[in-house]
Amino acid sequence: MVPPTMMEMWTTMGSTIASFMFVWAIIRQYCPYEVRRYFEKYTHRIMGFFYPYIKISIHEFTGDRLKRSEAYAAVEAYLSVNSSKSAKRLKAEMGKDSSNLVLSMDEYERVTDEFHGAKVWWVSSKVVSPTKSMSYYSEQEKRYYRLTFHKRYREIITETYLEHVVREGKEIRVRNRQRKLYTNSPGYKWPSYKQTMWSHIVFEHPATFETMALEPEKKLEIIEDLVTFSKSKEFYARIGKAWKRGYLLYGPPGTGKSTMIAAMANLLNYDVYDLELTAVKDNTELRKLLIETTSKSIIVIEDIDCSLDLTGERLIVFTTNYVEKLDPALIRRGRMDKHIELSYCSFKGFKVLAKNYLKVETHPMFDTIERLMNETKITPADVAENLMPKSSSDDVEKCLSSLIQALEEGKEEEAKKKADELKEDVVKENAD
Ligand SMILES: Nc1ncnc2c1ncn2[C@@H]1O[C@H](COP(=O)(O)OP(=O)(O)OP(=O)(O)O)[C@@H](O)[C@H]1O
Ligand SMILES: [Mg+2]
Repeated sequence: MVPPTMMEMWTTMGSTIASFMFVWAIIRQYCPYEVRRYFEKYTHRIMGFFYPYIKISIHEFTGDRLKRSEAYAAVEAYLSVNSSKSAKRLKAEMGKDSSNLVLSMDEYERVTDEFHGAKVWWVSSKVVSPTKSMSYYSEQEKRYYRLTFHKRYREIITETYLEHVVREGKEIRVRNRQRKLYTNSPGYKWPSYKQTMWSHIVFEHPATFETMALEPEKKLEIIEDLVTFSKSKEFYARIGKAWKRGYLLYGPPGTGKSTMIAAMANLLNYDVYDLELTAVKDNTELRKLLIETTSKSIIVIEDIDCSLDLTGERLIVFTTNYVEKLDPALIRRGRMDKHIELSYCSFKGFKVLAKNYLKVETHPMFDTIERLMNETKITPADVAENLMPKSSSDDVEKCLSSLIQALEEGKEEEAKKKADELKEDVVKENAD
């Protein structure tokens, strides 16, 4: 079923309405007000009977015209996904971040959607109106989407469907947006017209939890923690706490702290703010920087000698190599809610890396590697470095041998260190 257009209506009922209009014109001219009211009421009813559809328009710009309507953007995103399957004429435009083409319905294209049995029609359209500005005369296009549905679905459409469209549209926008890596790079003098204190580049880091060398249980626990946080807007509001969560990642160099931050950002679709504290002049500047961070972001601080006040959907991740040197007041829960230790590579961790780097899940050389890994410590960074082919002739055996060699060297070095320490102790004891 397609809603009749004005044109179709006129052809099928043209004469009826024409007669009606004629009668109405006479009534308007000769009848007293009360009678006119009476007729007016019935005219609407009769029109409603012939054309029982409701239309809702969502305009691109509203109010002061400067800001694009959020509802329009959400509908656009919703329809870009739902209409590209059914619409025949689509328009492709560069996305806002000019990285990929975004498809949307072309002007005057009509698509249908169905929601709990209610059928609706969306049309993308525009009105061109002349505008007069101070210095020139131009034409302005006002784009809008129009939703049409049968009046018997009024309730479900206005109360549930529209909310569903906006919610899905917003989610699609979040998923599609290109994420950014912000830095408050030191030494850069901001031009006075520039309002923001952060500079940014596109955030493109391939790290995921899947590719991280980490105990599977630990991985799951962290993922669950992150996902719970990102879905807890209502919970935080109820308990009256700012919607933020502090993580402390600690461990020796090369154990994956920075990699994990990238994996977190990729998992939650957040932006990353890399806060370089040494570049911050004073508290006022720090506050200003933090106020300028957007929601859905991770703020990363490598030097953690400060406490921060923030609200909104943010993760704050602190990293350190020396957790034992930190002031306990600084790392108490509330400031840093979750402490995650990243440590030397386990055999399970090695297997993840072997799968990523060499595409092998088992190999006869794994036994030797497992034994050596139990005897000596190696960081995931060192494992990764050894598994990386150094020339085109390097095959799986070559890479695994290189790792075995590194493990054996590490083992020897540790043994030597221990022997030296022992010797020192003996010398000291003798001196006492
Ligand atoms: N757990 C891990 N899983 C997978 N790759 C890892 C892991 N840890 C380290 N790597 C590899 O080693 C490199 C260095 O790791 P990363 O920069 O994350 O270490 P870090 O803990 O941040 O070190 P630092 O304390 O020096 O900042 C990464 O680019 C990655 O390739
Ligand atoms: Mg790091």
